[in-house]
Amino acid sequence: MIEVKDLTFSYGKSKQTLHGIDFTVEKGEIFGFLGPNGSGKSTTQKILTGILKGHGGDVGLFGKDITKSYNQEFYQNIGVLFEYPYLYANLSGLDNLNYFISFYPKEQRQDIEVILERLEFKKDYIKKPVSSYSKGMRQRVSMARALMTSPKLLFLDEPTSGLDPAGAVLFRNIIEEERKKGTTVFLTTHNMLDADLLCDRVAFIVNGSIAVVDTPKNLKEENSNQKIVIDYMLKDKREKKIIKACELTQGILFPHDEIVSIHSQEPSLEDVFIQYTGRGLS
Ligand SMILES: Nc1ncnc2c1ncn2[C@@H]1O[C@H](COP(=O)(O)OP(=O)(O)OP(=O)(O)O)[C@@H](O)[C@H]1O
Repeated sequence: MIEVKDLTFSYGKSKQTLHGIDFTVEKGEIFGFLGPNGSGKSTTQKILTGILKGHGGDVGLFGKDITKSYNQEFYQNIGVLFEYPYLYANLSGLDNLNYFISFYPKEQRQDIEVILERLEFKKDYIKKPVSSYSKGMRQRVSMARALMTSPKLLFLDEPTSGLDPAGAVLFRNIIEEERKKGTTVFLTTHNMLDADLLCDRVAFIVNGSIAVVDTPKNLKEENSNQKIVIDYMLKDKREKKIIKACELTQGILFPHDEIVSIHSQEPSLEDVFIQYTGRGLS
């Protein structure tokens, strides 16, 4: 669905932002693109969506070179949720969406009110100006904009940003439903929980280069220190011991009255990211 080979990009002569990155995204996959601020995530997404022109290397979307596919059909096949919602503040959410959908053929247009309902948008605000909306409400309108034409490929830049925990769960469920329909999702995020729960594979990008591409599960397993944490009671006191996973086959040999819990000391995806890049995500 997406093939990127030796992608380079510079803003002006002196500042090279992307240093020859390679990755592919399969049809129906949720692919996470993760990196700290300024690492080149938005630049890459802007190139893939045809907003930024003048890259080096090869970018193929839907099996075609992107520089030869900037046409109406290309834009009809993609849906984009931008990091900063581009909405007309004086218009209502409904009017914004009616305006954006008017650029698409009638047979592709979905029922906007049904999509807003799926996104649990507060009905009484639907005709009020966007300027009166909370961050979460704007994010719902932006997501509706990305979904309302049933795109084959969805670009989501920080989809759960500004949402409360229930809103984030709702958005994750909707992204999962899109995958079940066969939609491919390119997810740009800082949010490690979103990446871990949703993505089939993730790429870590740092300073315009890709550090690694793999499944979240493989990344965590390969970077696991194979340790087991045992919580136990001894003489009415709660204690904790960390042992090597292989030692568990010999049984629990240290003194204890009762075992409270045994669990593996798995690194989080953020721990793995720091191991690869030496940096956190913000
Ligand atoms: N319009 C621009 N002109 C010049 N430099 C830019 C421009 N946009 C981005 N950059 C620079 O390119 C680099 C990559 O920026 P980009 O926005 O792609 O990073 P990002 O990973 O999306 O960051 P964030 O997580 O903050 O959104 C940064 O050093 C940034 O300052």
